[in-house]
Amino acid sequence: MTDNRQVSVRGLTRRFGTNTVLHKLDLELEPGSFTALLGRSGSGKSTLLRTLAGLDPRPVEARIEVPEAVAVAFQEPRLLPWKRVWENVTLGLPGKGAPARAERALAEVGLARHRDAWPATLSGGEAQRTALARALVREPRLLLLDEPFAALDALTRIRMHALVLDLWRAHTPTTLLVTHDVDEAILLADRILVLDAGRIAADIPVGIERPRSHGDARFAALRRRLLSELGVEAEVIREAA
Ligand SMILES: Nc1ncnc2c1ncn2[C@@H]1O[C@H](COP(=O)(O)OP(=O)(O)OP(=O)(O)O)[C@@H](O)[C@H]1O
Repeated sequence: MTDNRQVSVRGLTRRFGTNTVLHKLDLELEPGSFTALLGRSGSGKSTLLRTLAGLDPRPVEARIEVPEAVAVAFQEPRLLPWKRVWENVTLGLPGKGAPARAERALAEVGLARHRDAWPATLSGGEAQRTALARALVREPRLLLLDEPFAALDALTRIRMHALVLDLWRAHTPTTLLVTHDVDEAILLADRILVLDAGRIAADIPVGIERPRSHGDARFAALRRRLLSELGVEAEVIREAA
């Protein structure tokens, strides 16, 4: 039986001029799984995510299967500044149940009290939580996160990690997180992919029970492995430790 959260990509090639960014890429995501996508700058992470989101054209020769209900959150919250939080979350939302869903989503991200606030008055974390509520309210079966925590301060980022894990557990969308942050990938994901030379160069199960701790020897070992997959030399790893 097929699950409506299944993601399957076969033979995805994406070129910009002479720059082949994705080359015959294959990818399967288990329904309801949480996967992190790492890769050097320019390796094509956002390109892959945008293609899955349907924001970029899908090459005809590729076979791409994604759920119908897809939501994306980006590094910047991309709220409409002339609309209040409530309108930003409900914008374009069809159906009678929409207001109730929006109430629920705002409560879930802890923003029920901010429903009438203007985006300009929100902190970075609140704006990003609004963007998460906007994603949630669409009841996505695939949730695509493109570095949604990168612009946040360290404490807010920790809170957002916990929130995203809670939301993922509660709603179980298939989730793909693009990140530069190896620790973030290990903290959150069940599976970590490394994109290199247009393909999935490494596919690593995390296999550490949650909640995960940086102090865990398995965490440190996985971090070393991922940094080496990303081409960071051993000396740099020692210096950073
Ligand atoms: N619309 C575009 N036109 C031309 N080149 C593009 C376009 N979008 C992306 N590229 C190129 O494709 C390559 C991959 O870009 P992409 O943004 O997917 O990488 P990334 O892995 O997400 O990078 P980063 O980690 O720096 O965000 C880059 O070389 C980029 O310059």
